[in-house]
Amino acid sequence: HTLIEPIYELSETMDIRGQKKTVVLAGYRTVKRALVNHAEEFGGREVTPIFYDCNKGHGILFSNGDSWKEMRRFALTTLRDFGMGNKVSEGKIIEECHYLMEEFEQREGKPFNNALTIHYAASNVISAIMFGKRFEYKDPVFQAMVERDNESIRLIGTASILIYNVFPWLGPRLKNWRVLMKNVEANKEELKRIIVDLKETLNPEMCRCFVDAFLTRKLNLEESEIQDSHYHDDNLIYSVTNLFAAGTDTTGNTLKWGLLFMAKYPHFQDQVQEELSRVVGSREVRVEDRKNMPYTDAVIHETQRLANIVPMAIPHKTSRDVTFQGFFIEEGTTVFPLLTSVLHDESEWESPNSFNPSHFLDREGTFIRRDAFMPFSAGRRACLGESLARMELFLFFTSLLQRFRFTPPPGVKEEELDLTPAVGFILSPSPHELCAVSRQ
Ligand code: HEM
Repeated sequence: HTLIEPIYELSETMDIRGQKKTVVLAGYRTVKRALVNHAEEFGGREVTPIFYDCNKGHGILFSNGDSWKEMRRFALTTLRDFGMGNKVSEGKIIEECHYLMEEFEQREGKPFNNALTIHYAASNVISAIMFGKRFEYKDPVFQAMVERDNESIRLIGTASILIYNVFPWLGPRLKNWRVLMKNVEANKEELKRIIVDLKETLNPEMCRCFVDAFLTRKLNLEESEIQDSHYHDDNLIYSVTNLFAAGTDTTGNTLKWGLLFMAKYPHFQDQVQEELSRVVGSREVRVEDRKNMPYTDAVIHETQRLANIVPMAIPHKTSRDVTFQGFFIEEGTTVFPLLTSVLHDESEWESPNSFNPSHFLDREGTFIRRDAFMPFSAGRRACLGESLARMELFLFFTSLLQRFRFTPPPGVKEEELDLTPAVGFILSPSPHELCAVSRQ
């Protein structure tokens, strides 16, 4: 009520029918045709007012043009150099699994909310690549950073911020906007401190992490007196904030959904644990085990499909005029590729709204890829952390299930576990408690 009233008053002087033309892409075929077959035309990013406030047009997620192209290319190659998708990140993730399991072990099978611990673990994997170090889960500065990111991502999906995107002059009047701006500034300051420390000990001959590689590239360009390079402080700070946020909440929430599904559907958990015992036994799980674990792989894919954590992707924008499926769409039109409509497309999935790992298995139990599996989106703007995220999900999920049995708290029945997502820009499970009962 308090929110609606002032808007109504203020809007009397302006046209409130909506100022921006928007196209919503729905269903697997349409989304794929647009993002893949017309990758260039549908590959711009719509930088809504809130995303502009948080990034000022820099970084990777909410930028366009040559700066975006250069930052995306640099991030992809540098993340790969520092381990994304290879043995180096496998080692870092396995190390983090141990810390995560230790934390769960300390709960001695009693009910607890695993959300923050899981986010710390996911955050440490990307931190190791970005800064060359992990943080202690009890480190208050690290805790505050992760919690601020969590809160910001939730706030971006709230009604008042969505309204702010239409009426940006409301900004400072909205509490959620003020909290968001405070969080963004605080995290920027924290990351700047980390970057200053790395700068002081930088050895361009021996880069330790993403930040070192960026600083070295910047130095080299300055020495060659190249003007107007995209390697400036703003692009560094916003690329780092983007990767830190994009790499934490997404993987963390998917893992939380996975454990919740296992507690709710114990017969699926039985089958994952049976496969783990048969293929891995009691030794450490490795990425190469995945090809021998089709059932577990299917369960992880099904978790991503049903959890559908980025339901509207991140808004796109047409980069030029395009005629698509008989419609003329002008350059600069906002485009929402509804990933939810792809992941739950009734013409693609046998049981779109229920947890069913068979979506990814053939009659013989062999893993099968499905084209409509698109949680990382597709085309020019597709997630650049996909290979890291997939490795994290497999190693964290299997290591946890090898060590623990996940159950509802005593007195709570499986069917009482609530799968209603908490609304936010990313869909996370509603706050809940589970028990992690040691199997050893
Ligand atoms: C389960 C985990 C993840 C999911 C489901 C996910 C999903 C997505 C989605 C749907 C997009 C938007 C694509 C579009 O606009 O069409 C995206 C973009 C992006 N993701 Fe991820 N992501 C995950 C993990 C990660 C990780 C671990 C990183 C960092 C290493 C990352 C970095 C990014 C970046 C930088 C973009 C922006 C790409 C651009 O605008 O060019 N993501 N992701």
